[in-house]
Amino acid sequence: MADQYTWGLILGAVLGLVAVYNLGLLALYNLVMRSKSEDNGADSLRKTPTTALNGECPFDADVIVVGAGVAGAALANTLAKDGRRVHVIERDLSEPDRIVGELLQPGGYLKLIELGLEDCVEQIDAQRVFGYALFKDGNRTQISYPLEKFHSDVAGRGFHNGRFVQRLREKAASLPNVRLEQGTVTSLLEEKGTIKGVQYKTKAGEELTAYAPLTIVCDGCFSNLRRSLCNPKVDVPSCFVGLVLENCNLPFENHGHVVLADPSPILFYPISSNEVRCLVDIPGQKVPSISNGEMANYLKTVVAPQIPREIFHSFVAAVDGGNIKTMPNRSMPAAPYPTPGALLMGDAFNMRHPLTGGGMTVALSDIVILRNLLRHLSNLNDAPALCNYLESFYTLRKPVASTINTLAGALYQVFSASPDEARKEMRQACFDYLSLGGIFSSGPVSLLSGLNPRPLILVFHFFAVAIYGVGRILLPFPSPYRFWIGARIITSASGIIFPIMKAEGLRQMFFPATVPAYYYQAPPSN
Ligand SMILES: Cc1cc2nc3c(=O)[nH]c(=O)nc-3n(C[C@H](O)[C@H](O)[C@H](O)COP(=O)(O)OP(=O)(O)OC[C@H]3O[C@@H](n4cnc5c(N)ncnc54)[C@H](O)[C@@H]3O)c2cc1C
Repeated sequence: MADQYTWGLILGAVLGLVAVYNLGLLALYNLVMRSKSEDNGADSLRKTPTTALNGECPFDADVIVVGAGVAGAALANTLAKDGRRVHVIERDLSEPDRIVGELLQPGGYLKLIELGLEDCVEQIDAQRVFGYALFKDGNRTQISYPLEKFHSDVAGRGFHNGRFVQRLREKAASLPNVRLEQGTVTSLLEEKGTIKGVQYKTKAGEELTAYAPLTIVCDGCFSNLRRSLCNPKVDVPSCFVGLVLENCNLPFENHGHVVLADPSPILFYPISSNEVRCLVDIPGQKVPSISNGEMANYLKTVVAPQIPREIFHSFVAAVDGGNIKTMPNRSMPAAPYPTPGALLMGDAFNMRHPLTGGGMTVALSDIVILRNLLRHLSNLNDAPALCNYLESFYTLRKPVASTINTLAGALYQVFSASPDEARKEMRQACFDYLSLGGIFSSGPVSLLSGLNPRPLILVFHFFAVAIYGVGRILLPFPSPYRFWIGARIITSASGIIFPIMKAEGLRQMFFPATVPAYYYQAPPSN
């Protein structure tokens, strides 16, 4: 009986979705038209030069890469392997110790394989991750990544970010055509609207300039250099508080754990054979003070009672250990000013809420797209052709990057607690929908994992969850109040997802082939 009931709901959900989809297409058409007119207006935002330079530019390298984090170091490897001379300038070459970029989704691992960098997750005690476990109000459900059709090696990886970054850097530095130098880039050198290189300060304090036909800025989420290359609209919806739990067994081995807590989600995942990363989300930009003990008190009194009982003691021990770090969670849609001679990559270019651990996957996917484009262009001094390729890159990356970005923003809102009845229902519907298994869990998790990040599949599952939530409310005894809540679930779902997709750029996300830059791929040069 229970099964028939569930399937009845699902059938209703699918039929409802077809109707919603038709309406959605109409709405999309209007929004696409609006985003088109916004695209046309982007030129007026172009900024004035950062630094004027007179005379000829002697080119030291084919490409300058600013920053050797995940994006910069992977990019340097990739371009150098294609024969480019790459000059990487990194502010601090010592091993980073951060709470970011510690779970690489399987889709990101596939990109590492495409780039020939999969060995960089070896010898760092990285842990395989096969899916997620979700916890809500004492209930739990397991969601596996759909990995059946991939090689047995393909899975997520949890690791220390610094160890992974050092492996990428070492690998890049071992290539004869890479020059990896410690230094801080202070400005971009511009001449007649074209970026010709960078000005930087070496470790010894010397001010130097470096020139190349292409400068790729990968200076991360706090980027100082992005301002002249894009229109940065940074939002900080929340902060993560990071702890490390030692020698603790997670309830679901080799899985990420997401607790749908109040006020917002708590994450756990393995980062080595004896360490588990815990990230506690705190909405807003202010967190309790660590120094005066407010943070420890908050973690023990508000957070600890909500976490799975199996890891309660390890969590409290980690709080008592005192190694607590915080980091703002930023999101920023990509809004580049196409600039000859320069490109942004990684978090400098585009950010999303880290709830879904999508940042490294987007960065690696972008690198694959750029590498494939630039392979057609042997001479980077061919400025018009290079410019066309860079504009193509902005369009070609959109379907994958925007799907991962939109999912992260939408899921963060759905997974956070809310006093609003419709939002509460949506949150419960999401948990129950994912618990159904089959396509209802594999579809959404294939988006999240980067294994199949497609915009239409995202919209389909998002509204299927909403319609499932409406069905749960209306059956078996609909009432006017329940109809009202049902309607509010749909409007609330639309209110969550459409603004994020609009900011991502609906036209490039859903119809990239209608954007002229999609076809800007100059014929191969000699
Ligand atoms: C709390 C949190 C948790 C996250 N968790 C995950 C996760 O689990 N999985 C995931 O995929 N993503 C995660 N992310 C996102 C992920 O960390 C980023 O997408 C990824 O690190 C971006 O790499 P990047 O190379 O662009 O930036 P970074 O890794 O930050 O590298 C930037 C580099 O540039 C250098 N630099 C900066 N300025 C200069 C300068 N002026 N000159 C020279 N060098 C400079 C820095 O020293 C640094 O090495 C998380 C983000 C946050 C905030």
